[in-house]
Amino acid sequence: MSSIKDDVSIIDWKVCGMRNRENIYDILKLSPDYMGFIMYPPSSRFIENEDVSFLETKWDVPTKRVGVFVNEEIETILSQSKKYHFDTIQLHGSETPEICRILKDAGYEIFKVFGIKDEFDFSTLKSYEPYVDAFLFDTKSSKHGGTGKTFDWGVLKQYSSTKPFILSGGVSLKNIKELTILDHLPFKGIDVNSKFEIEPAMKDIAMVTELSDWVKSINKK
Ligand SMILES: O=C(O)c1ccccc1NCC(=O)[C@H](O)[C@H](O)COP(=O)(O)O
Repeated sequence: MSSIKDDVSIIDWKVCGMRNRENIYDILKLSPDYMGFIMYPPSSRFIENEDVSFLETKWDVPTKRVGVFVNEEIETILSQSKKYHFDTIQLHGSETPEICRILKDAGYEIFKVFGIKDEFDFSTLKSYEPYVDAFLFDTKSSKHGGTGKTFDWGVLKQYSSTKPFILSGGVSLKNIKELTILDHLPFKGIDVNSKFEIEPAMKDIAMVTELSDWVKSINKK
């Protein structure tokens, strides 16, 4: 592949659904831009299903920590984000623009997620624009995320906002080759999860290394 976009060739990448200490430090060696932590108890990747007390200490690498929440109370989001030193808050439920505003005013980078099935009304995004740093599009599901399923990326051709967006939902080593369809859109990067897993919350280092090499090759152009 030559490049994803003609104008902007730098893409960010986020590895989501982490919680195992050794696995986290192995992935950090690959320098993803973001690492996501699931703060949603029903998820099989919920971080507090393991001892994650090591995350209560800041790390000295540039990878940003993302707390992923689903329809959580604002007070809980703020207290958990402080406890785990999150830089970014990813809102995966039906959170309102006002909730995004409050969290952004508290100093966090905000990713607001929207689930897409076969179609999406992009005018929904307008009222969120002032309060989010990026939109994240994932495959619509009652589980809210982490399904490993893709949606029709062609729907994004109708994207009309100037806000950057992140592509998520079943992103894999195989289908990243189809990202060329996102040319000329304000594409910020990709978010990967279950397609790189050995088991829930445990990533395959060889696969993530291959992804990291691919991102580096794209970003060099
Ligand atoms: O990963 C989860 O279990 C999860 C559960 C509930 C809300 C969000 C969740 N994940 C958030 C992510 O950012 C995932 O990377 C995204 O949903 C894509 O996952 P996948 O389809 O497995 O690549």
